[in-house]
Amino acid sequence: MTPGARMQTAIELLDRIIAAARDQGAAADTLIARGFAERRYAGSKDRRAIRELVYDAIRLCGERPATGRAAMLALVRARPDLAAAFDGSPYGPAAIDSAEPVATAGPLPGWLAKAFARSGLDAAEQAALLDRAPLDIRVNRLKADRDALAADLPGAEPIAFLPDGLRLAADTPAERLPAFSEGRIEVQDAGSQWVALAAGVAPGMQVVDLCAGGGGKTLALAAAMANRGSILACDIDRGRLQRLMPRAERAGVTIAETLLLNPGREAEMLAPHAGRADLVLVDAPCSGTGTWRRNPEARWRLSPDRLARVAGVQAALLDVAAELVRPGGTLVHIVCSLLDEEGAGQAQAFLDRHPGWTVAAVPPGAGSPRGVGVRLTPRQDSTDGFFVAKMVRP
Ligand SMILES: C[S@@+](CC[C@H](N)C(=O)[O-])C[C@H]1O[C@@H](n2cnc3c(N)ncnc32)[C@H](O)[C@@H]1O
Repeated sequence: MTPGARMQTAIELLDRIIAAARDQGAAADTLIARGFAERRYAGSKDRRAIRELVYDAIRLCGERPATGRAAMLALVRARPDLAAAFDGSPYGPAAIDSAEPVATAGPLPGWLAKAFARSGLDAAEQAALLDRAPLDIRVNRLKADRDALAADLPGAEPIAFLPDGLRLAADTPAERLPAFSEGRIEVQDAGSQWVALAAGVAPGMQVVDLCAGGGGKTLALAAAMANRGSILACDIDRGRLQRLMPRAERAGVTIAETLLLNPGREAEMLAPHAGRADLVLVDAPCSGTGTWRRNPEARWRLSPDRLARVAGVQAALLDVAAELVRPGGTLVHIVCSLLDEEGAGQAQAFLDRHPGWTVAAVPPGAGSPRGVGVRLTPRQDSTDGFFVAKMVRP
């Protein structure tokens, strides 16, 4: 493909990504993969170049741009060498007109920059949210040993605060390694591994993973429990939950079972489990501000209303979870967000609503204290951003 054709493709993909962000549609990665499937003529070098253009434009524009072309023109302002691709050729974009609209560059929409500042995150922390994420894996201790595995993976580095974590070279095709198909490794960000570990499960416990999704944390908990005890993995999303059991099988996890919940009927459906769990994990749906390194277009999806809605769901889920915890048992609140509205503020609000509940310490190792819990940030911890707090039932 010519530079012009690559640029035009990037602009068309950006148009779809912008529309999907506005309408809560598919993620950028999915849309890019679909776009390439429609353009079989694009070779691997073309795809890499187009992908880079798209993500560079997404990272550059904090506010959702009006069009892909406006976003790309903002990128041209930052990198004038790209202007030559606007060549007006049959497959390329029209020549640049100096009067046409250009998207605003800047890391974040203004309202979010203020929300981060209120949550104690300065400009450097905010900028680090858009860094490129490293590739981390969790070695499944039910089937493998980290040191032995590291010796087989060139460039693999142990992650200091994780007993089972390895950081791989960013271009490692982790999911194509035999160790992946054999269930000896899972691709999992170091922060995600750490908050699962910080939950403090032990073999033999009865655990409820209330927002289990595809089971990333469920599998980590099961490994930490030496596959002894039980984990009830719940979610309202059938598609996600259906991915859990095949993963559990691959990982040799036998203690997990799934329960598909109906939204609004969670408490009723979980009533048979009330007051019995040693530990309930609420890895709550959230704004995902901590994962922007992987999907930077997510900041185009967020609005003050949406943030308020998701915080309301978190509060409701914590209340549902509280009923499941046995006296003396633990409720763990996790969000992959850095905003206090979802993290420290949410945990404190739970304690205010539930007199008698106390706070349990999150073990040291990573993150910094934030309110009643601990927060990990991309800048300080080189992980996705997370908040975790542990509350104990009287
Ligand atoms: C952060 S994701 C969970 C990720 C998962 N624990 C993991 O480690 O891979 C949040 C999950 O909450 C689920 N969810 C949203 N509303 C829910 C509800 N009312 N009850 C249970 N799960 C819910 C979503 O479907 C989503 O899978």
